[in-house]
Amino acid sequence: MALIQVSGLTKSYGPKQVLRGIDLAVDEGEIVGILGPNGSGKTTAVECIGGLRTPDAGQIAVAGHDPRGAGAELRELLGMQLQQCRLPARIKVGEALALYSSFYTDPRPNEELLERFDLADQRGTRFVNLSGGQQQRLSVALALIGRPRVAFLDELTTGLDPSARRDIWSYLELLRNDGVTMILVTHFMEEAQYLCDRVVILSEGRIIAEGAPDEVAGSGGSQEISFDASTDIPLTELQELPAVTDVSVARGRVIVHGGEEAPQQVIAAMTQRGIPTQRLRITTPTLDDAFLSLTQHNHHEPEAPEEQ
Ligand SMILES: Nc1ncnc2c1ncn2[C@@H]1O[C@H](COP(=O)(O)OP(=O)(O)OP(=O)(O)O)[C@@H](O)[C@H]1O
Repeated sequence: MALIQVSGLTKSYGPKQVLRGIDLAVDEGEIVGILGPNGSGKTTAVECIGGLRTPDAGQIAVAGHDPRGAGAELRELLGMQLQQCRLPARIKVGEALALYSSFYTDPRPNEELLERFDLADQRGTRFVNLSGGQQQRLSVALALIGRPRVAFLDELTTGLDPSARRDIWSYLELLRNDGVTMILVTHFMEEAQYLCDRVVILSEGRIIAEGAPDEVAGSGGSQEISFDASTDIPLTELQELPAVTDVSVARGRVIVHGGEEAPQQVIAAMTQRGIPTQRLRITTPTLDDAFLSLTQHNHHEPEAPEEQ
């Protein structure tokens, strides 16, 4: 049985339907990334799963509990970092940590978190006077203070410089080793590729792709095979290979696009004819490519109002 089980989740805000039937199962210890364009429903989905918003329909179970109206038992298991850290402007860093510690039976020591999230010098600083990156680090620290079994992290490294981002990644790696289950909302494909066992791509309130980051990367974009052009290249023959979608010649290079089998088929065809593929380069699709191609395919323009 999955630790998090969601089925048929729907949610509208007024007339606007934001989630249109989400099914998701997350196993204990898994790190799942929720990706999607702005406004695709990621935060709404995660906050419904965490019990902060009430869905219109569907079932949600987190460690066997319904998060709506969840009691203390479930609250102890969950850690939530929200997209906008909702803290009072004048609260000091040390006070916020002490306050959140008081919610849990076995909180992480505040000193450990101040150290880990590079906030030791800011313990007396009010929230409003922290930099964007410091506010962000504090919100991640607060999400993890109760040693959660399930952590929801929404855009956890947005606004952080590359070194702070890497520091947070390495901390999450430690939590992964402790078996913490995590749902991450992120716009950074590199982050998803680095941290996630599985990614889910949302578009317009539906899941349009799901799988290991490499699998999803391979499914959305195309392979590119390029090599130096010469007069003997059988362009028409290459174009007719089953996995090839297009062949072009630019700046003295032959450029072939196609599916997973395309590199193998192109190389075999060239070898059969005894033509060397000079300065051969094969570029496999990245998660970025797949994200763009999948979400653009799925994007439906809103219907234009009928003319009177
Ligand atoms: N409380 C709310 N009331 C009304 N509409 C809302 C509310 N919260 C979100 N929305 C709308 O629902 C849609 C989905 O929002 P949501 O924040 O879930 O998307 P998201 O994928 O997390 O977006 P982003 O990447 O921009 O953070 C958006 O059009 C947003 O304006």
